[in-house]
Amino acid sequence: MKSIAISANGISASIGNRLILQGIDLQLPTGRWTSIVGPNGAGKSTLLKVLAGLLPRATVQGEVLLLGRPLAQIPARERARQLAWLGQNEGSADDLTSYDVAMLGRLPHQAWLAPPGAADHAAVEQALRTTQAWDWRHRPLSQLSGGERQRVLLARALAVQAQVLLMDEPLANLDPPHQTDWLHTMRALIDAGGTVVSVLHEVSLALQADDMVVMAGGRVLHQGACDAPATHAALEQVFDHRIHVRHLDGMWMALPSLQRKKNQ
Ligand SMILES: Nc1ncnc2c1ncn2[C@@H]1O[C@H](COP(=O)(O)OP(=O)(O)OP(=O)(O)O)[C@@H](O)[C@H]1O
Repeated sequence: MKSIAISANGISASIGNRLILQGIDLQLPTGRWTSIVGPNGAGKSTLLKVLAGLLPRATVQGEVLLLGRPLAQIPARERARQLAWLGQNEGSADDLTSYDVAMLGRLPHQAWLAPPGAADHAAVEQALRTTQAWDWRHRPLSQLSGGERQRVLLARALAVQAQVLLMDEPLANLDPPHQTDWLHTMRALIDAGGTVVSVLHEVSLALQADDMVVMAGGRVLHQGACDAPATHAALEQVFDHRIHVRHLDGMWMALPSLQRKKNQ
């Protein structure tokens, strides 16, 4: 039987008096990479926040289980060791050096007010080297370009060495070579037994995951393998047939549909 990293049962979520997510049931298996896609405003980021336990409890109905335990009952430090998070447009302490920002990912592993130990320094170095941010480890975050900054924040998430990694738009500002590096990093995490869930707008890159969740209007329309015809049909449908999924060079890719709409 597949073990489940995250299970979401009967999730609904509201912000103010607006219902943003409704009737969501999801089982995300361990050791796999799931990408969440859908049009703007579909509820992808909100769902990811619910899975990470980041929305106020009063706004969410239903239950999320992390590695078989109710998320809400896992003590915060333990949860932070098991689940790493990279948010969209994340603020961080801009005055800190890149090294110190990545070290924030080790906080859940450190005793209260204790200095970082050898394992913490090793994890930070490995993470910064993985995202090729090691060379600017002494520079403050505020002096980095958007893509450089994103690679430091990704290193912070990797430094946690959590079993489950949730990422919202991790490729924001990354140039193509670093997007490719990111794909390899995700594959290495999966090969080592980790679980990755990422919200992605780049549909072709999202198709390189193992599984895909397709959302629209605050609901999950489809969950399936990235190489399954039913997943490709759901993708084309949710994007109003403005993209086509094609097999090119051994990969599934989403190409823009350049035919004009009939009444244009
Ligand atoms: N703080 C908020 N207050 C009111 N409405 C919100 C708030 N945050 C999100 N929403 C609304 O909830 C809906 C879902 O937003 P969400 O950010 O989850 O969508 P998304 O699929 O991630 O979108 P995008 O692809 O544009 O990033 C949107 O209609 C958005 O306007």
